[in-house]
Amino acid sequence: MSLLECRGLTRAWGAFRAVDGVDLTVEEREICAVIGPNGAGKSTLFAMIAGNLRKTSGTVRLGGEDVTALPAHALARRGVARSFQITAICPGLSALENVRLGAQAKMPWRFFGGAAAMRQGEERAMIWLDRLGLAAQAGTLAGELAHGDQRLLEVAVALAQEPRLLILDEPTQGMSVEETRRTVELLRSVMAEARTAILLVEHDLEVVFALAPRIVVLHRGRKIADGPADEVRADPAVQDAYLGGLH
Ligand SMILES: Nc1ncnc2c1ncn2[C@@H]1O[C@H](COP(=O)(O)OP(=O)(O)OP(=O)(O)O)[C@@H](O)[C@H]1O
Repeated sequence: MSLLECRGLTRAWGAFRAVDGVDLTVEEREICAVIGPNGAGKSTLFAMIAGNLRKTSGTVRLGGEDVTALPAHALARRGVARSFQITAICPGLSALENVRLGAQAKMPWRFFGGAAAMRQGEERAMIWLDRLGLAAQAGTLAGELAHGDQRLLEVAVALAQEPRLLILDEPTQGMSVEETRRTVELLRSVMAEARTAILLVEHDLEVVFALAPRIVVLHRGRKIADGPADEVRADPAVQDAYLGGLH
């Protein structure tokens, strides 16, 4: 049984199908990137999988359970975390506090406010900050971190929840070349250790090829390729869709 099984996922606005009959499976601990030209339907697909957008048709199963109709908060309780394209951290809290809240989200509710839970949450938060190269900024207000560090903090907050599936929206968006290089290095080592499956959407193909062994390609709402990165890269249909952009 796969961790995530999407069958025939479709989202239409009127007669226009932004996502059209997409099948997608993700195994436990697998890292899979979804790529495609602008408007291909990537964000729409991710929003449906994360429970942020109603499906016109199709089904989603998580660990065998039919979660098609569940909203995002119910999916979060089942271990689906999403790190947003748009910064979604609390700017007025320190980096440590942001990650601690993520770590404590995993704990039973009755322990949430206790001193022991705070301590345990802080310890776990420090581990994730360290893994993402942010230990020195633990006490800095999130809103005062550099853009690249804020994106890494979002990933730390999401991973601290120890999700079964992490949906990662453009982790290097808006980063400088140097920040992107550092982020790819950090994500590679974090992904190797984390026990989570990752669905990644990313425009920067260098980042995609550095991080994801498997790639799914969308074009005009349809899946046109799905397989190991090298095969997808060499696929003529993919090269056509990108007008030779993968050479
Ligand atoms: N609320 C909406 N109403 C109507 N059409 C929409 C809506 N949201 C998205 N679309 C259309 O659906 C198509 C797919 O959009 P989507 O944002 O999923 O693509 P994408 O692959 O994520 O694009 P990008 O790479 O530019 O972010 C686009 O043509 C877009 O204009």
